[in-house]
Amino acid sequence: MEQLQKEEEQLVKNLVFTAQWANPRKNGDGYIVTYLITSPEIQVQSDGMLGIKEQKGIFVRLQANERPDCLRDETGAIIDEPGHTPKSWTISVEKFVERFMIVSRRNKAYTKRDGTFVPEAQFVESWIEPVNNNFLRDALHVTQALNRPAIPEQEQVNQQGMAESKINIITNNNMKWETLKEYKEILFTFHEGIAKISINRPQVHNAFTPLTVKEMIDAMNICRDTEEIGVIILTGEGGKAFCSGGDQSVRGHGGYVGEDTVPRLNVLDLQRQIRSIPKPVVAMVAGWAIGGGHVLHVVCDLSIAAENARFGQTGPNVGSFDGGFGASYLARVVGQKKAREIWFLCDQYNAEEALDMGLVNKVVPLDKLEETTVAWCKKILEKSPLALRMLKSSFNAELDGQAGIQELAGNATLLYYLSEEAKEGKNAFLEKRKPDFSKFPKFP
Ligand SMILES: CC(C)(COP(=O)(O)OP(=O)(O)OC[C@H]1O[C@@H](n2cnc3c(N)ncnc32)[C@H](O)[C@@H]1OP(=O)(O)O)[C@@H](O)C(=O)NCCC(=O)NCCSC(=O)c1cc(O)c2ccccc2c1O
Repeated sequence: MEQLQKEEEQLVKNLVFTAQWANPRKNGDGYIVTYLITSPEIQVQSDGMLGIKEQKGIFVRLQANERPDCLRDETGAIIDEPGHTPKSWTISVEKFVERFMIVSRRNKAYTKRDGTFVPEAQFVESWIEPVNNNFLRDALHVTQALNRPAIPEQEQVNQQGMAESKINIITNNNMKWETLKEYKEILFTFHEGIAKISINRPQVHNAFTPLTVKEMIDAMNICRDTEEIGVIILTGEGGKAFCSGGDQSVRGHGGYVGEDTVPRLNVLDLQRQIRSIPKPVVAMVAGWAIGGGHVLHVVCDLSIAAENARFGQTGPNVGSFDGGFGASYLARVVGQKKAREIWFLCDQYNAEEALDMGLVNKVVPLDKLEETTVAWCKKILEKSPLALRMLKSSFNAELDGQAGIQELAGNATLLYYLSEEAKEGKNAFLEKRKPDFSKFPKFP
């Protein structure tokens, strides 16, 4: 075992790799196999269609496989396809790197300590996924190995002041958050079924630019498509602000302006996405939640606030207003009179006041904020995902007009598609016959 570990470490050091998250339903295919090292060659083992036989190793996937339901060896011959019997073959490390990309599951296969990569002991266990779990297949896209630096160059300092490789793990309050994808203005991490999207511009109290919002939208799309993510936390880095709204320094003529010079109000797209994503979104608010940042927490399903949280709208002070969810949904949450007070006076409210008016669900000390939020998320994760999905769209339907009804109805269609009755319709069409719906009950 020790020898194997040493060889793995050596191999990982030699191999040049990096990993990044993408939406593989759009662009990812390939297969996950495990390998055992028989240095200087690698024995690749596959047992057909994602079945993982070996309990140790690194997952690899074939890049640019033109036939996504098969796995090929370095000569291009098919070595694994549906129904195929288990097989193993040996290739050189060199060929292996050329042909495959190393996948560290959610970027977590190895942790860098004292300059070397150390396999995560606990992680090995969790590599063993049920065959029908699409997560590994669907959630990882790994960049071409050879073109990347051997060791990720960017380093990140966690709250304990320890430098860690960004590509691996960020530790907050002893909780390990795995980086899912690297962005410029947000952090996107994962911990036991929970994704965390965190605005990372603490120098401006996490004010957002068009790029911040674009990145958040991208991360939300990944959250939507990734089966293993059940709840999403929205927050801001630094402990002093959740978000202070649109970055006034990039506010231009008709919107907020990014590198492409196009003025945008794309936070409105993000608001709709938070409402319509069929998974609970929890705002974790420390410090300022102001202006467009306040609206962001308002549109989240739940808000948990630290004692240092401060809430308010500033629009009429700075020449702006949000008459969409920022007004109408706020009024549904705190009542018409209070919502008008918030907007007309632009006062700031502390966490207790926010709790009293039903603007947040809970207030906790700052050092308990993440722990409490994660505990709430874990409770939610124990619940039926379909029931949660239906409930979220039902809450929305009442308020969101035709768009809300569309969301709820879409879920009804999803459920219907799962039924034998709906499948009979599809099958009859494909089999060019008349559908026989007579066997299905006509409920009273
Ligand atoms: C949040 C504050 C009350 C905090 O005050 P405090 O005194 O604690 O901190 P500072 O003011 O010194 O801030 C530190 C530092 O951060 C910079 N900063 C803070 N907020 C922003 C911001 N929003 N944009 C740019 N920079 C910001 C600040 O300048 C300081 O930097 P230094 O370099 O000077 O040190 C207070 O900061 C505050 O009031 N902030 C502004 C809040 C605000 O008005 N936000 C914008 C509201 S409008 C909006 O968000 C909005 C956006 C949209 O995209 C919309 C789209 C569609 C409809 C409506 C929209 C909308 O209303």
